[in-house]
Amino acid sequence: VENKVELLDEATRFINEAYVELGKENLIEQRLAVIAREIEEKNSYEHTLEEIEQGARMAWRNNNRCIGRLFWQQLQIRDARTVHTTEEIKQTLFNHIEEGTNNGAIRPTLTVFKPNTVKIWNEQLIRYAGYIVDGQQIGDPLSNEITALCQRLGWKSPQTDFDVLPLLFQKDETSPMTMQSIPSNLVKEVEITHPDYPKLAELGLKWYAIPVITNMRLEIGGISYDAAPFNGWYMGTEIASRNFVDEQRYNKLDEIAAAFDITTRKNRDLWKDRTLLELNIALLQSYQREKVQVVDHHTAAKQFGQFEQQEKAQNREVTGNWAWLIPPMSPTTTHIFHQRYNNEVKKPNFFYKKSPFD
Ligand code: HEM
Ligand SMILES: N/C(=N/c1cccc(CO[C@@H]2CCNC2)c1)c1cccs1
Repeated sequence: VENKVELLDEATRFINEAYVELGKENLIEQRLAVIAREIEEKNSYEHTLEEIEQGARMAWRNNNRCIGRLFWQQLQIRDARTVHTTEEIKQTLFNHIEEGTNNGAIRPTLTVFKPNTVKIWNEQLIRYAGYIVDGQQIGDPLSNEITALCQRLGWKSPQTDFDVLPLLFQKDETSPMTMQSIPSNLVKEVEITHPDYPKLAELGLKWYAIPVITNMRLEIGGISYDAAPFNGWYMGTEIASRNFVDEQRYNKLDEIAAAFDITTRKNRDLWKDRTLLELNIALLQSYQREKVQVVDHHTAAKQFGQFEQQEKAQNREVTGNWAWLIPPMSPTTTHIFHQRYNNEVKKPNFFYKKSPFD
């Protein structure tokens, strides 16, 4: 936010809405008086933990692109606003991975650091490296830039398709970089196999259990938490219909088709569709085999429908981004495809940050 007036306006909107939902409308006036004084004095104000918990849950509930919002009230918040040393930051991030993974029974979790302190350069806490070796892409192309930086900082790796990147962060904007490998026992991964096609296992495909987003900022009542890593669990299509097969990602559709003995000659054989179908089945079954939480896109769409009903009962309009909410596989078999959504952006919410590389 630009100025004191705007900040107080954002704070007022947030406190009014949050305190009504918390059943504390009688405390609004007094709380706003305190916040107004703080803003007058310090050009900012500090949230209570309860305000951050409610604010982060509202931000998830408000995000138009998220199909998983039914569980917004169960988001676990970890308060890391007093965490400042690189050692504490490292431990806090490791603990987030451990507590979020929970041996596969994934718990939606968000860790909040003090504004204008920690700067995380990773896009997700767990992500595979990307390299171009002899003109050939290895690993995840989205990681090529951060991988090169890690290598410049001395990172050594076996240069496989699935090397987990180290954490790369600064304790604040002016501090030196800390690069720290994640203990492998904290990184739960799933080998992707198909019960009917043993050749798939020979491709050696695997993916990590928990997506922890670190390249978005959490805005609550005019305050921006630039370091607020959050995780949920995956919807199977994210990995099997995008990460493994997009040309700008692992680009493995042809190899995977061959593993399923599917010939790739004629479009109208729909070989791509059959390959994606079997790969999505393999993904879901592999995660279930390892007891790692994952949701199929049909169940996810039904849960989103329940979320819509729940919100209607609370007299809140569900906003959404249709193009993002429809799953990339069989979208027309979900109610979402046949409905329209208001894409208005409500706050609190999550927003993209400018990349640290820009
Ligand atoms: C609990 C299980 C969850 C599932 C299955 C889920 C599913 C998804 C999916 C499939 C997307 C689209 C991602 C893409 O296409 O790249 C998405 C977007 C998003 N989700 Fe959820 N989500 C879950 C939990 C959460 C949680 C806990 C938060 C934050 C507290 C969250 C915040 C978001 C945000 C901010 C986006 C938009 C990302 C962007 O704009 O790039 N989600 N979610
Ligand atoms: N399942 C998930 N999927 C995503 C949610 C948000 C962002 C992303 C990654 O988005 C990238 C940018 C656009 N597509 C890939 C994936 C979750 C991650 C953290 C909580 S739930």
